[in-house]
Amino acid sequence: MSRSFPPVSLIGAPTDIGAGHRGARMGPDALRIAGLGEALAARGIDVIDRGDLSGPDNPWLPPTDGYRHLDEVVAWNRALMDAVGAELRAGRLPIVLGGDHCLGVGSITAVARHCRDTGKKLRVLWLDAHADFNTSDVTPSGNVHGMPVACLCGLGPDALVRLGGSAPAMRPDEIRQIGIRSVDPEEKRLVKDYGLDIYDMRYIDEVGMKRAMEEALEDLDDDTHLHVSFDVDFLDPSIAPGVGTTVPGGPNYREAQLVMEMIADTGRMGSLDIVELNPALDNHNGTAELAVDLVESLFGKSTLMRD
Ligand SMILES: NC(=[NH2+])NCCC[C@H](N)C(=O)O
Ligand SMILES: [Mn+2]
Ligand SMILES: [Mn+2]
Repeated sequence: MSRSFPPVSLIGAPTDIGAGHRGARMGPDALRIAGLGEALAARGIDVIDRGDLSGPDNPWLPPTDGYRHLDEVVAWNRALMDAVGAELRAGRLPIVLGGDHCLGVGSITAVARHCRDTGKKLRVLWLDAHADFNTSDVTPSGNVHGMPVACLCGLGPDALVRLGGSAPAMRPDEIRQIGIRSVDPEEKRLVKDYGLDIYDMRYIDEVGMKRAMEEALEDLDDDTHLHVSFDVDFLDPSIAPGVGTTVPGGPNYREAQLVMEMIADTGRMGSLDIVELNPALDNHNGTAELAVDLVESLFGKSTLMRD
């Protein structure tokens, strides 16, 4: 089942501006060192590395009005939104090398706008241990990497909610979350109010990853743009220690491979974010290497029996 992919552009966003631990800013280089570009090129994909975006430094201040570093978060996301939008308009598939998950706001705002402009349907697949649906009122940390999904759905500071001009960037029914196992108490209420479609680990334990993914990928059309937001802490920490906010009880290696292979089989992936990789907490770049291995599967690498 070999499939052809559009040309790919790598966009580095070296920042930990929305995170609580230092180090995610080194994610882009760790992914490059683990051979991401070469691995995709070896699959016959046209790959250009656009290098790294630049943005403000992380001042590591405590929260003000419920947010840490909101202005800096906005600046990074604006730069990323522009870069992702330019690649999509050029007919290329952007891969964002994060950076922490606050970057989901800029990336997905650009993707959603592109879908509106081209008459495509949007489906976001959010692979994560966390729902990332906090607001300034309920966040336990003030870290904006715990808020991007809420911002995209219209809940959050104006500067992020209206990053792309109109709001909300996305409707709650356009996203499916897989692998969730850590939701803060007040965040739970918000997630229920907004009706988010969450395939949490309890559900995956009960029905299995295959069925959960079949449901999450249900009714994709030929004109659906599938955006994959891959927070590396989605994976069980025993195989992926190099992240700032580990939560035990995540998908194992085989389950994660199946997720990627099933996404590849849809043939609909049009953009990808790889976020929250923290090389300062990693073991010999092993988590970056695992991420590259999984991304190869996302781009159609399969076992001998199915190629
Ligand atoms: N993208 C992430 N790793 N998010 C972790 C969020 C953790 C916690 N729920 C918070 O809001 O602070
Ligand atoms: Mn996340
Ligand atoms: Mn997470």
